[in-house]
Amino acid sequence: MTEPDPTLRPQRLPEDEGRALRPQMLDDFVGQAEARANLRVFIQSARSRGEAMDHTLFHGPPGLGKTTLAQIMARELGVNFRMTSGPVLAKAGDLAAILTNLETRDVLFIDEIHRLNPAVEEVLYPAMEDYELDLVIGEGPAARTVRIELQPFTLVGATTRLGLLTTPLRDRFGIPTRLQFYTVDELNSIVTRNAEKLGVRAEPAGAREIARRARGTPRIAGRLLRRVVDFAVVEGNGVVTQQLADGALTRLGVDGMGLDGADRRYLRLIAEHYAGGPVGIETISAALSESRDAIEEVIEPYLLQQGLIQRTPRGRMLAQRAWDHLGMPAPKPPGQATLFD
Ligand SMILES: Nc1ncnc2c1ncn2[C@@H]1O[C@H](COP(=O)(O)OP(=O)(O)OP(=O)(O)O)[C@@H](O)[C@H]1O
Ligand SMILES: [Mg+2]
Repeated sequence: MTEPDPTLRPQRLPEDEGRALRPQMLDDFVGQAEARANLRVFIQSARSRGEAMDHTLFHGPPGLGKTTLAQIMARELGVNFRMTSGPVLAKAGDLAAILTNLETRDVLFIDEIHRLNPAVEEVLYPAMEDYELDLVIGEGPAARTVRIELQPFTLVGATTRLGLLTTPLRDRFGIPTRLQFYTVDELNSIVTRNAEKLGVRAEPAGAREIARRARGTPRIAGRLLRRVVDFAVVEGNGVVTQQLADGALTRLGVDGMGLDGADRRYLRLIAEHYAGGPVGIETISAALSESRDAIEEVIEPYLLQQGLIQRTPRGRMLAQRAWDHLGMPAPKPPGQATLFD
């Protein structure tokens, strides 16, 4: 069994860093129309009142633009952007140091906020609510608490796992925002724009082929474009045509629906070994040697959104569309066989 190609997965990779393709302002940001329209209002209101914008939580699968939107918020608000992440903040003091250094109305971005250590999370509650920090100084009977006033600030949290956030933390975000998978049209305009920024010629049908097969995810669209351009340069005349994109993507293991090897392994496992399910997530995880987290965060959201699988109380089940996609007949449900079978 070949390992799925990591460049086809939506998770972050070092090659994504330092690319100047990130949209800088809300107007350059394609898609997420509802979230964008709401953010525009909240940003404008905070600006005109001269107040810190309310704390905002972005949640959704990897690569849909959570970090990008957080950076855009700071830019649109005209404040500094400070960035850290849940796993990096080991001690309460680490967070306290960052909070006390914020300037008025700054945006503090905490990525993977579901992975905050509980002791650090405790510090966050009064900071978010009252812009206050309660620090314990000293130990044992001599310990005392000092209260430190903070500048008003905006916390922007991002998570791929909303379900793992504690309720008190979740409740302290005034603006919870779910990011959705992108439509083919939206990805098409992202691919077209990225091609322009990279100085690459992409025919409309070529850009569209990449958009159709980008798994609803701008990060994947960006990567597929770069890979297709490699093929276009080496095996074509540098122009991204539909034929070239199709050939390159097929060779990369991305099928007509944009599913990659890991997605198909998941579907085939349920089809071939569990007659279409239902089958429990732990069983799937063991059989695929993929962590439960990776399956729930990365593989399943897109398959669910595409109507390929269903989540039931007894486990995951293939939908008719998955059987069609795999080119396999769906087994007849028991009890529905007719006399003439
Ligand atoms: N709406 C968009 N328009 C154009 N490009 C986008 C858009 N959203 C995201 N991108 C691009 O996709 C890539 C991934 O975006 P980003 O890093 O913001 O995702 P994320 O949701 O923070 O992912 P993760 O959960 O892995 O942190 C970036 O290179 C970014 O430039
Ligand atoms: Mg991010």
